Amino acid sequence: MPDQPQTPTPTLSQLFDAEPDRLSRLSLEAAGLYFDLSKTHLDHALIQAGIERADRMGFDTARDALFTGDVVNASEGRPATHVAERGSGAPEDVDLATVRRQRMRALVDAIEAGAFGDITGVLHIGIGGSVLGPALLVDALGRRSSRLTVRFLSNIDGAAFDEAVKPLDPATTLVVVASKTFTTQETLANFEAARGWLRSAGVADPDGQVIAVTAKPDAALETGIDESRILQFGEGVGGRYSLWSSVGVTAALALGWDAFEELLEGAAEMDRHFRFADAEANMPLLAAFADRHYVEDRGCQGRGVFAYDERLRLLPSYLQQLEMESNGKSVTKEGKPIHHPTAPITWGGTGTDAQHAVFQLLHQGTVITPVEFIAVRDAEDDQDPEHHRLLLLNAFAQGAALMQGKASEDPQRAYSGNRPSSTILLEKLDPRSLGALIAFYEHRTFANAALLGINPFDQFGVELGKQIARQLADDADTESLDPSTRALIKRAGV
Ligand SMILES: O=P(O)(O)OC[C@H]1O[C@H](O)[C@H](O)[C@@H](O)[C@@H]1O
Repeated sequence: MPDQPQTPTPTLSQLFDAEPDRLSRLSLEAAGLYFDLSKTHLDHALIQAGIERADRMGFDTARDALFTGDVVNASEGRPATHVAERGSGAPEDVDLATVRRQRMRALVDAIEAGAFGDITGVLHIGIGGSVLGPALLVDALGRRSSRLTVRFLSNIDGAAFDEAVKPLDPATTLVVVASKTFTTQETLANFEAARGWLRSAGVADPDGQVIAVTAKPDAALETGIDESRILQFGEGVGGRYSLWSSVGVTAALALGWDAFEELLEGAAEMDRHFRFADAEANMPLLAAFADRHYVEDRGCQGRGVFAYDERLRLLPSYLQQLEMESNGKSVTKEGKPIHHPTAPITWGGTGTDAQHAVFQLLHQGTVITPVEFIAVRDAEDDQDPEHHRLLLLNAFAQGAALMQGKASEDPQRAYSGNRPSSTILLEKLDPRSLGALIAFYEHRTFANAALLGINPFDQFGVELGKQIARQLADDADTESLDPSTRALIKRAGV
């Protein structure tokens, strides 16, 4: 039989020509965010295919289960209750989260009222999900308003400790130790180092300046922290979904309680959008359709996220954990192998800096990477408006250039174009819009997981390396190891 002639896939420019309503259909607004997906290859057919796939994969049921507190994390036999932290979950989960938040508020109020003396700084110790969220919040929103000097400490490297404590005065620093499990090696080692730092500075009662945030209060108690200074959060709140819980206490201290509440309200608004908007206009779901298309149909194994706003410079690293730890899996939630790619590598940086470093590959490289620009319409009042105008124009110019390309007789100077991007524009960067933005990414991750049939709430992949490191730290027996690793250990003398 002769080969059927293949219909060429339309380019982005051709899609705009063919679909007069393209921009209006693919530029969505919700919870203070404008999300323009029109420069992706999503078209009617792909959206319909996505909706059919969502039906086939039981997306509606999975989404209901998330919001009604059913078990969505089957491998660990529990619900995912981060949505309840912002009032969107099952009533009993919301009630429990509210009680815990009231306790947290009482502690924040007490600290502000001087119950811990004159506090001028916070040393927040935690790693992974116990630090990336609070660091993003404080960096994004606390630049002008933070009343405290806040430092985040995660790495076990002593150099990180030295740098973190440098601007802090031990006598007036509150130490927040955040760890869901309260067993994490780095966090416990840094906690011990912080105690030593307080002690050697002559602080009479070092533990009196410590707050623990954990899902395992007994483990925190065992380290000697008083019950009155332990803030508990639920087992159902995954680390990378935990900034809404008491893990956010550092942000609440730095930004003020009202700001923390507004953050939760912004996230709740995005929860409502994700839960109730039709599929064709559902931001996280449409974004997931585009993600699946690029990863599975076009072989794009990466997604570049570029914040065209210095205040959002930590967003790419926050999203790396959220997306790669959630969906970087190769089996379904039933344990069946998945025979196509799952999560792309999330990477990125800050615009305009990244334009002068990595955009060459985005415009002319052989690897096509969908790009996401995140920008904020309004600058801060005291920012130079002309700088801000140039910043935004640069972001938009990059998206246009990626799509339109430029022909040239000189191949070195030719741009193929037809390279996809999406743009998220916030009206302004405030707690509410940042809450909505982060919740948007959570739900996009969840929607991808549902379309793939995987459980986004466990992370067994991180265990093996930790186990081997722990084993080596306890017992120098290297016999079971490969020759390369043995040689490295010997050479480093560790
Ligand atoms: O909060 P902790 O229990 O200390 O865990 C901190 C982090 O470490 C683990 O290795 C996981 O990869 C992360 O998901 C988690 O957020």
